[in-house]
Amino acid sequence: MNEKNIVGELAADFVKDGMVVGLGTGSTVYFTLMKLGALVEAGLSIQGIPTSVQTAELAKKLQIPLASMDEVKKIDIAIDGADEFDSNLNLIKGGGGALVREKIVAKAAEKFIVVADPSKMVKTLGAFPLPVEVVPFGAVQTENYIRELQGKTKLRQTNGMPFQTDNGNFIIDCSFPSIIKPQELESILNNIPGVVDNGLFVGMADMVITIDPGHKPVLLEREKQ
Ligand SMILES: O=C(CO)[C@H](O)[C@H](O)COP(=O)(O)O
Repeated sequence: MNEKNIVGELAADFVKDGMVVGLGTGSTVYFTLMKLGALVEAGLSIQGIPTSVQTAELAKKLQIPLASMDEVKKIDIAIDGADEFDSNLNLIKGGGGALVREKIVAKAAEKFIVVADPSKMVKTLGAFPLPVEVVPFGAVQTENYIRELQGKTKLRQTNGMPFQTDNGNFIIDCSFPSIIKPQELESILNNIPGVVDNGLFVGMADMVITIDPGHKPVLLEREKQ
């Protein structure tokens, strides 16, 4: 089993009968979904809240019952991947372009569990370019404002066209030298007109599930404030 497979499956152990479960996006949480699909087939009863069209399609194939955010009173647990995590369990997310829905679901969840292979662990966030979702209207101007924050920016493209999120927006990937104050940068970016949200998830993760070089599971928990 590869690292993503191990950590992805481990997270499914936290899902109990009757729970409403936020279903993240990406190649690690894919393995959580596969495991949940097998558990549902064996009789587990859950409702999933998908964070992307891609995840909704996979969950439907696996016959995991789905609901929308507005149909549920609460989300018991959300499980998602990350592009980077630090020792405070702050994250960069959005490599797959689903950061807005992922943040909405993570925020609403009573417990937010991140599944990440050890390559995602960093001392300081920022080696992975920070995804920022912007509305298409005035995107060039929005990008200019972001650049004023000393970040290098790149409009994400697929096949020569701007990548479009499930919300119909664009993504600007931003390289900052290193992100010493993630909370500050998160709110500065979100104050720029045209920015919908960015991939900094600060103080949100309750647990990161990763593994050590010997492939033993490591569960990192956030200290209670
Ligand atoms: O934030 C995300 C998608 O928007 C993903 O969770 C993140 O990119 C990690 O993906 P993977 O597990 O494929 O490495």
